[in-house]
Amino acid sequence: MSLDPKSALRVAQVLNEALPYIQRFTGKTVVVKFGGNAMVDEALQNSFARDIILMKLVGMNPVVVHGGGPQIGDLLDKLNIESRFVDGMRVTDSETMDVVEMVLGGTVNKQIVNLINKNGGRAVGVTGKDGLLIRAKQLQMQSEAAGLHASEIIDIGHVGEVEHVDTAVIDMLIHGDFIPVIAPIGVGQDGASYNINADLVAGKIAEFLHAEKLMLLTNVAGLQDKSGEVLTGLTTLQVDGLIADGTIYGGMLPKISCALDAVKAGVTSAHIIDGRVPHAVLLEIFTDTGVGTLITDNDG
Ligand SMILES: Nc1ncnc2c1ncn2[C@@H]1O[C@H](COP(=O)(O)OP(=O)(O)O)[C@@H](O)[C@H]1O
Ligand SMILES: CC(=O)N[C@@H](CCC(=O)OP(=O)(O)O)C(=O)O
Repeated sequence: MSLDPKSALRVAQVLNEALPYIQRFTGKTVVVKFGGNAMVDEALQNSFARDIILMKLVGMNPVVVHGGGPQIGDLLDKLNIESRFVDGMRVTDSETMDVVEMVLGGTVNKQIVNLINKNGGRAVGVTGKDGLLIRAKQLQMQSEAAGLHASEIIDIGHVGEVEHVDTAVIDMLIHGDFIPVIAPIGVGQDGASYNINADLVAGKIAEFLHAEKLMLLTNVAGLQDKSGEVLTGLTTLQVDGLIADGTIYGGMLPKISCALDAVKAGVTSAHIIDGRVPHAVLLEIFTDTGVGTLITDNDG
């Protein structure tokens, strides 16, 4: 079947538009946080897997970090364990930690590995415990959520923050031509497991790898202002203001905070992208039309 001349020209234009991006990003590392609808809708899952494989084939180094909050919630429900969050972080007691490790490190990680492999890529799944990839310590959380004074620290259990990323494990996989798929579980000095927000893990991994881009897939069109308009481009200074006036709250807080940290630490750009759009990753990387919010460190 051949295309009519108009469609053929459009296809050629799209491929041609991709050329400078392929040239610019060959050899560069892109950390992609896979989450939201893209992770549960079958068509979107496959479009995501193919985008990642294409990136690899044109010489980029995609590194996938995944979430799985809803999947953890589903299993906790079945086990009659209540889910509680403080500022977007899951309160994680020992029982919950077992479920988190089972779901993220087991079910979800292997589903994504399988998804990429089934579409023709070669993925290897690890958690932050493998090869001591992610060293973590307990997150010291300050919150006003429970009516506490802002300076008070509250204990939300086995929730971690990243202390160090040993990039050797990731480098080894990249050089072996594999696509690393990482579950956001960290390990403490004593071998304890920590549940870490997947956005924060993606941000830290991007920092330690000196990545070109950090891409965070989510279920909204991007970062929105108070009237619901998507803010397409933002600098670090503007973001600080939006956090202070309450425009950014809940699950968007860790997303934005890690995007800010990443660009301040030298990652060229961070993108909050709409994972409900088929091929969102491809569109964001290879075309002039983005599908979300771009955060850069233009202030510094
Ligand atoms: N300014 C904002 N713009 C867009 N979404 C926001 C904003 N502030 C808070 N949110 C909330 O953050 C949510 C995204 O975070 P989360 O649900 O944790 O995403 P994910 O599961 O993809 O990691 C949105 O669904 C929205 O409810
Ligand atoms: C501490 C904390 O909240 N950890 C998250 C880890 C998974 C995650 O971040 O998944 P999403 O990206 O799908 O939300 C959790 O337990 O849900």
